[in-house]
Parts: sequence; structure tokens; C-alpha cells
Amino acid sequence: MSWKDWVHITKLDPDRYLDKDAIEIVATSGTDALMLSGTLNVTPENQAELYDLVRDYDMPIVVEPADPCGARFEGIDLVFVPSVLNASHPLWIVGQHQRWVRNYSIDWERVVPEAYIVLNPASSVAKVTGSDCSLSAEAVSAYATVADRYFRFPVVYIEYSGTYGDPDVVKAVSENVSDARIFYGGGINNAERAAEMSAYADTIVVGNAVYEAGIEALKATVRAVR
Ligand SMILES: CC(C)=CCC/C(C)=C/CC/C(C)=C/CC/C(C)=C/COP(=O)(O)OP(=O)(O)O
Ligand SMILES: O=P(O)(O)OC[C@@H](O)CO
Ligand SMILES: [Mg+2]
Repeated sequence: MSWKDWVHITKLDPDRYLDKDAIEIVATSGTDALMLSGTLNVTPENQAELYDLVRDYDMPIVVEPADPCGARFEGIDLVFVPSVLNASHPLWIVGQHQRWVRNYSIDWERVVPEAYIVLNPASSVAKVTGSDCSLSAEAVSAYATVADRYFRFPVVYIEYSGTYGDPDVVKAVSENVSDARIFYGGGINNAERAAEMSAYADTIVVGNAVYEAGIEALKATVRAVR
């Protein structure tokens, strides 16, 4: 199965603890892929620890780095790399990426660029990137069109990390994006929210619920999109 067929991704944060039983349930929940990703305090060590806990499951393991150092390829199926289009500094759009090219070897065949639009001002990723989160649905949709039509990003990622977003925003994006896959993440912790956002997004991403709402909540979000 290509990543373009995925409808549900579970995002595990290397900076947060999850016991082996919980990981077993997540890995066998029916989610399409495990994405190792977080904004704060991700180190090669805790990333490797989390990788070792998930590596033996028969499913795609992908990484979404917060910085060039986090772009691990060893044992990883794909590396999804954000460019935050509404960031306040070009570092988060192309600057980090230029440093990455200059300092690391990159297997481009396994790199999937993501055009991120960050919309929860309380999230770590918004604070780190200085993103302008006060965007109307039309303004968000315009960024999505730039990503899809002008830059030809394979993914447009609507990011409300830590809070449940506005379905009308994702609806507007879905009406204006033609080729890119639309990822939605943010506050999905039950079947209703999973179903609501997956009506507009091709793929939903569930993260915090794994740690805060519990494993049954995660399984409910998978059932809602299967
Ligand atoms: C160039 C390379 C290889 C990497 C840099 C890629 C860039 C520009 C990243 C900037 C955006 C960023 C920090 C992404 C990290 C992944 C992400 C969005 C994690 C979600 O944030 P959470 O950690 O869940 O937020 P909270 O901690 O508030 O829950
Ligand atoms: O943690 P939540 O709020 O589920 O968001 C998932 C993902 O979009 C975070 O980058
Ligand atoms: Mg986090």
C-alpha cells in the first residue's frame, strides 16, 4: 500500500512515554502507519528508543522531524518533512531545509514534503515557528492552493495540534486542492471527530488522544474511517 492510500496515521511523540501494551494495541489498531514526531525535546536517543519499541510490528514506520538532526532514515520507511507556509520566518519554510542539504546525506526517494498550515496558536509547533494562526478559511485555502498548484507539494497538512479545528476550514481546503493529499491533525479523540474531518481530509492524524484519551479512543478513530 502506498502512503497515498493511508487514511489514518497515529503520531507517537518520542518525548512522551507509552508502555509496551499500549504500543501493541496502537500497532494492531488498524492505523495505517506510525509517525514518530514531536516538536519539543526530540533527541536521537529518545527517537531511537521509540523506534526500537515499534520496529518489529509489520507496518510502516515513518518519521516527521522537527529539525535536520531528526531526519532519521535508518530502518525508516519514509521521512515526512514539514515546510510551514504561514510561519513568520523563512527558516521554517526553506531555511532548515537548506541547512539539512548542506550538512546531511539525504535519501530523496524516501522524502515526502509536507506543506504545513499551522492553526493552533497554543501548540508547540505554532510557538516554535511563529505561525500566523489568525487565518480565515479563505486565507488558509489560498495557502493550500499555493502549496498544491504552485509548489506542487504532495501533502497539504492542516495542523491544529492539541485542539480540534474548524471543519469549514478543512472543507474549504478540500474544495481547492486537486493533486496533493490533504492531511488533517488536531484534537481528534473520538469517532465523531474522526468521521467529520475525514469527510474533507484524505488522511487524519491522531496524536495526543493516544496519551490523553486512551487507547480505546484511538481505536474508535480508526473504526470511524475504515
Ligand atoms: C528540514 C528538516 C529535515 C526538518 C525541519 C522541518 C521543519 C521546518 C519543522 C518545523 C515544524 C515542526 C516543529 C514540526 C514538528 C512536527 C510536529 C508538527 C509536531 C506536532 O507538534 P506537537 O509536538 O504535537 O505539538 P504539541 O507539543 O503542542 O502537542
Ligand atoms: O496531537 P493531536 O492534537 O491529535 O494532533 C495530531 C498532529 O496533527 C500533531 O502534529
Ligand atoms: Mg508534542
